[in-house]
Amino acid sequence: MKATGDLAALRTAIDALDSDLMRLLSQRAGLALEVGKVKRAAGDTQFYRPEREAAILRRIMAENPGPLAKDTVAFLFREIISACLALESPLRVAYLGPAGTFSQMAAQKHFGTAVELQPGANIAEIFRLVDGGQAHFGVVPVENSSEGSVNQTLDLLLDYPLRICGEVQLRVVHNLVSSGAPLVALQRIHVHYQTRAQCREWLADHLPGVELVDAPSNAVAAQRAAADPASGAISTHIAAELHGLQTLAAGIEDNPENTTRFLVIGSMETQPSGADKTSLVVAGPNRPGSLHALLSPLAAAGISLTRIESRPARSAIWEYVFYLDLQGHCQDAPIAAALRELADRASFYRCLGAYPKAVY
Ligand SMILES: O=C(O)C(=O)C[C@]1(C(=O)O)C=C[C@@H](O)C=C1
Repeated sequence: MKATGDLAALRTAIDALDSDLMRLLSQRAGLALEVGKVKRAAGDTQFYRPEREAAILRRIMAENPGPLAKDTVAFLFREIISACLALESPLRVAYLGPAGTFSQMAAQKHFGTAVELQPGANIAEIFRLVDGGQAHFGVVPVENSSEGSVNQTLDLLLDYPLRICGEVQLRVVHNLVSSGAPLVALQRIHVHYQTRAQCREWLADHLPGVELVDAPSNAVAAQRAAADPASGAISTHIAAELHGLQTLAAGIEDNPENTTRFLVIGSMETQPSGADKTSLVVAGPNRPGSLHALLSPLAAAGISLTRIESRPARSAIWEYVFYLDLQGHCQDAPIAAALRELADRASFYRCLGAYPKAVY
């Protein structure tokens, strides 16, 4: 039916569509329950399938005729899949807490709101929770577009036998918040060191001379500002909401493209989704040309590296391991062949996982 300009008629048309949507959602949820039964009958405990979810979201975004934005459509379908998965089998996901951090926002962006979220006190605890089976998956920050790597995450990836099952990219928007005091009345600002680095210029321009107090997370910064009327905090909008704070200035990060990349860690192997990344850690003998020799099988096979990062090897001083991210899935035949050659040349080689590229 074509809606007319008449409000009552438009609402009648919306009601009819909502009923259709409800019926379709209910049918979809029923099918997901069936999928769960089929998996159980086959002894398959892998209810969460990152590659399938990524493929669904990519297809839906490509089919989107508008006027809804691509990201909005992805968000809506993310929630539908999240709810369907919860019917099959509930998922527990650990993130770097407390409540209100960017890690929580990343976990929700990736898994939707139907999972049980469990805050961990630090990055090492997230790895422990997942490794010990208290959480099915964990979400940890790995790099920021302005500040670079989160070294602790890189080191822990080597310490635990876990796999990278997915990645999440989150635009990091920092807000200056307080419990009511205006900007000019603020005597101190609680801020996490990474956030402080990302807002350096804004702080120098707008709050020169105001004391900056280190906080262990953006969420704790908000909690501290809530407890002291003369304090402000730089925090996430969810932490501000959680602690009843007001936003004095929004989007104060110096780089408007400021983005943090998070990894989803777990113990499953993710299958190819059609647009994937593979992450490796490698080391070569300490002699000239060693890194070049390690990488040349990738170059010869035309495989693109999206990231290379070195870290001290910890086994000997002035020796390094290299973290590589490459485009494609380690099960793709040309990549598998190139990786076998790379592994033959390496003194140390470990594949950390292959997983779908962040969808939105
Ligand atoms: O296709 C599956 O394997 C499902 O379990 C269904 C479904 C979905 O709702 O589409 C749910 C959870 C999985 O992570 C992927 C997809």
